[in-house]
Amino acid sequence: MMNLFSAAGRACLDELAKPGSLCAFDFDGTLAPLVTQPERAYAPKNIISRLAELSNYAKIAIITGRSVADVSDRLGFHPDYLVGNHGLEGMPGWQENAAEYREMCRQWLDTLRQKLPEHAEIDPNIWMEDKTYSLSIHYRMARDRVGAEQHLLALLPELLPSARIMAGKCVLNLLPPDAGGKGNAMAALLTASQASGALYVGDDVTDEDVFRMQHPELLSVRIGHEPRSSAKFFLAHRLCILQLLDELLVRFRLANSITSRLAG
Ligand SMILES: O=P(O)(O)OC[C@H]1O[C@H](O[C@H]2O[C@H](CO)[C@@H](O)[C@H](O)[C@H]2O)[C@H](O)[C@@H](O)[C@@H]1O
Repeated sequence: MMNLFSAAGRACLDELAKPGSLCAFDFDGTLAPLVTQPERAYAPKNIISRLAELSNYAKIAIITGRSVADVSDRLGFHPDYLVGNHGLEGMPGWQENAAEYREMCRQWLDTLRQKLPEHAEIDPNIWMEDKTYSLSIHYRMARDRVGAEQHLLALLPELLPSARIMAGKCVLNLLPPDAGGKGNAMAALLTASQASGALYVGDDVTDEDVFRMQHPELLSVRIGHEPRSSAKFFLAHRLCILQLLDELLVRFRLANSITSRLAG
């Protein structure tokens, strides 16, 4: 993994700043700071204003674990693509499986509403976020996070219908077993947008789906250095996203003015 603000990283940013590029971002922990209560998360104005300007030059996508309805209220601008539920919601044709996924999710919720209180060792601060097509079980507020995660990981494989369990930051996400994840969503967006180059920035385990793609035209960037990550580059801290957006804007403005001058 290399720092994005290295010579190699900046050369990749130079390459990206061309007409027809796609810039995709995860939401929580990438655009929005992590907070204890998910309903309080939002993307700060200084990030949104930069993304809004960037959308004049590149296609913008948000690929999040949240539902589309939830995240769209927190963005303050309209990206070209908004994909929710870890890639399940918002892609072309996603409605085909929606009823099946909704029913699966309802069954997990019913079972867990019964089962969780039966496990006295499970902390009452663990709570479930119903996102209609997937479920998130949060344990950020648990007294013993490690113990809470272990108990949940022992319990969840018993669920019927069985779920794909994806760990995140103080959360276990339950998805339909055939769900493609963020990697599939990113691959579909690359096709739909016919992008010549693409950027993806994310911070979590679920974003590794995209980082693992190793697509030649994809510049993958992780928030925070993590040697086990498959991302090519990292940003030292979430706040560095501001510098990344500024560096992209400088390059896109320049590329745009050169193109306009050549056309004129
Ligand atoms: O793919 P993302 O956009 O990163 O969404 C992943 C999950 O984000 C939210 O949970 C996370 O952020 C919360 C607010 O900061 C935090 O309290 C929690 O511990 C994190 O896991 C969201 O609530 C989930 O639905 C998303 O799947």
